[in-house]
Amino acid sequence: MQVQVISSVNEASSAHFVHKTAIIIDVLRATSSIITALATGSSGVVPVETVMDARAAQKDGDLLCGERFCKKIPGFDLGNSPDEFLMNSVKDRRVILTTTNGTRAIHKSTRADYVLVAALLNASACAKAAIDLRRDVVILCAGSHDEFAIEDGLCAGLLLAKMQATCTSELTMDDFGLAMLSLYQNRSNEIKETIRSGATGKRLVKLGMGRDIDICAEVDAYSQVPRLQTNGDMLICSCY
Ligand SMILES: O=C(O)[C@H](CS(=O)(=O)O)OP(=O)(O)O
Repeated sequence: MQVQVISSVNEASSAHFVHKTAIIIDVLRATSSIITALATGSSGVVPVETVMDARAAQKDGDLLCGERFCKKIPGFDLGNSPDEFLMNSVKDRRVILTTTNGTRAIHKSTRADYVLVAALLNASACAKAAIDLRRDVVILCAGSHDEFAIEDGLCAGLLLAKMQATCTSELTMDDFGLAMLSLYQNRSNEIKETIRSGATGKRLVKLGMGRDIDICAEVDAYSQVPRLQTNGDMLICSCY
């Protein structure tokens, strides 16, 4: 099995994903929010790229969620915060989500045979799901504003470590994957500190959202692995 790791959304083209399993990572915070919403009972998360798309997708009972500049979009029900998804019940509600990087990354990967949503929160379960799907894997680190984000690299390294431990055939990775595996191996005892030292971590702390970092830094809090499906002309992340 071959694994390629892509450092940010801008570096990815749809051709990267053909015949592959895509794993999308946006630890701060989109994929952590999607996993939290589904683990706490949301009936599905619809990732959309723009505020206009979000409003157009909303049906009765849906929650409109998302951020711009890390803050809740005016008029929306919730932001892009796993803390908010824990504090406000999303049970049996569909979540329409638009974020700066994560939902864009998901849309970029739709040519893959399978698209899985990963964060530190579900790393072991996601690594196992990817192995079970028996395709070569492309891990897309969403990053922030078209640049690499250290928390996504850390999570990619953790996924690689778990995949290496589970895969019964030979697992090969590209050089960026090797670098992310080393990053994780060096920082596995300082995950929270490493995330807080990154640009998005600093931004969230400055905005008073440090609790989100603590929540997103939990490794293997959930066993749910959101998978992207097409529903008519709409994409939806759900667990099954
Ligand atoms: O809401 C977030 O944490 C980020 C904001 S930023 O663009 O990285 O500042 O968006 P996300 O799409 O979850 O990376």
